[in-house]
Amino acid sequence: MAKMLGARWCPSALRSPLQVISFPACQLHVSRRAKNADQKEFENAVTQLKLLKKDPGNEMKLKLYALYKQANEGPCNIPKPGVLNLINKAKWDAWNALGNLPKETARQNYVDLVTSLSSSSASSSQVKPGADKEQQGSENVVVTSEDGITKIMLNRPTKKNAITTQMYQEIILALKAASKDDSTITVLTGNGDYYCSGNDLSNFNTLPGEIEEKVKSGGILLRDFVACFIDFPKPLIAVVNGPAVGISVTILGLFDAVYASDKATFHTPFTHLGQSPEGCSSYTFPKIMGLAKAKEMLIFGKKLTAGEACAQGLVTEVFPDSTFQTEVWTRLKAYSKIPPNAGRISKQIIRNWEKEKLHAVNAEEVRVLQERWQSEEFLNAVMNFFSKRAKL
Ligand SMILES: CCCC/C=C/CC(=O)SCCNC(=O)CCNC(=O)[C@H](O)C(C)(C)COP(=O)(O)OP(=O)(O)OC[C@H]1O[C@@H](n2cnc3c(N)ncnc32)[C@H](O)[C@@H]1OP(=O)(O)O
Repeated sequence: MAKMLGARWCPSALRSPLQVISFPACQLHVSRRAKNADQKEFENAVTQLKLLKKDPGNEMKLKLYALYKQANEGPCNIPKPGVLNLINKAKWDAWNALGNLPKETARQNYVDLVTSLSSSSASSSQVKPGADKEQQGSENVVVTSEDGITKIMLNRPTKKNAITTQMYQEIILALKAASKDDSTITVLTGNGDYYCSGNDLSNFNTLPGEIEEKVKSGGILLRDFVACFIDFPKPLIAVVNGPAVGISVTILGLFDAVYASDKATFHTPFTHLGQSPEGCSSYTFPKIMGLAKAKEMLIFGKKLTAGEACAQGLVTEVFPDSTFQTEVWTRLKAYSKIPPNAGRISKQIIRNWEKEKLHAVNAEEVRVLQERWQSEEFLNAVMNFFSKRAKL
């Protein structure tokens, strides 16, 4: 890692920048200029922040950093760092975006933000009565099973259903449970205006350890997640209720039917993110839509409308958004009446011809991605995404 980034990087930047965006709270000497009442609240907030159980994520850290600096020093008063100085540039952008926000307001906003983080961290750490580790799903992955259909719904609409590391694990658990329950078919869909905006780009921040360890565990998580879709024994249907990005698109090649609203779009911006194809799409997409169309999506990041995705074979059928849910669920209820064993066996005989190949493709895609995750192209792309997000 050090070799690849060259000597110009300071040691702290040799880890993923997502990890080293921090704020000088631990060396904090709250400004003598702060009024007593505010100063006490402000100091308490800084202490509270250090006690947070859950990492608030990159974009929140940038917001907190900016408010902390504004509260103590006023408008951004340091020169803009160079483009390659990724960490400090993202922090400078966040602080500078506050403009002339008064110190008192910044201080109050800081206290409010920390208070909200502390209360949400406290509630999420409470063990819900009757919860146990085998319970499927969570607030972000809602699993229901009725009428012979097990539905797995991505339920993080404020973040366009971006998939966190925990959600990957919950989807794996939900699929494993669905493969054994008494349902005939399984459905994956999204809640809100998006189907899914793909991998949560702050995931590397939540994976434990240094960059090498993060890359290793990220690769294992991705490989196991995709393997679940390769091995899933029952008919698996995607109900694409809105735009789909990244991994939520690439794994569609492993589904048995894909029904889309005409509001849905299909986007695989891998090269723009310094990444490479995953979800077995480097094999399934050329097979489904032909080499040229597959390369347009996977190399050049061409975004498809639902109609285009259907014409290229990625989507089975498109429905008007106004009648989408009614029409699709009527059809799925009819499908769920097929004899379950015949449905399962028919799905498996089709999948088994390629299962070994698909696992080999998955392993190679993960190997390549693990190299990409350590590249400057990837780090720059993710920092760029969050520094844009940091605009308050
Ligand atoms: C370990 C396994 C790795 C598996 C690897 C998989 C590869 C991939 O999946 S690559 C694709 C990754 N996804 C993206 O690059 C999409 C990033 N998001 C966007 O480009 C836009 O958010 C999007 C076009 C989806 C929607 O744009 P808008 O309609 O303008 O909404 P906002 O951008 O304001 O989004 C609302 C809110 O959600 C947050 N968000 C959305 N997508 C993601 C994401 N993928 N990761 C993290 N956060 C995401 C966005 O930051 C906004 O948050 P707030 O600013 O806090 O409101």
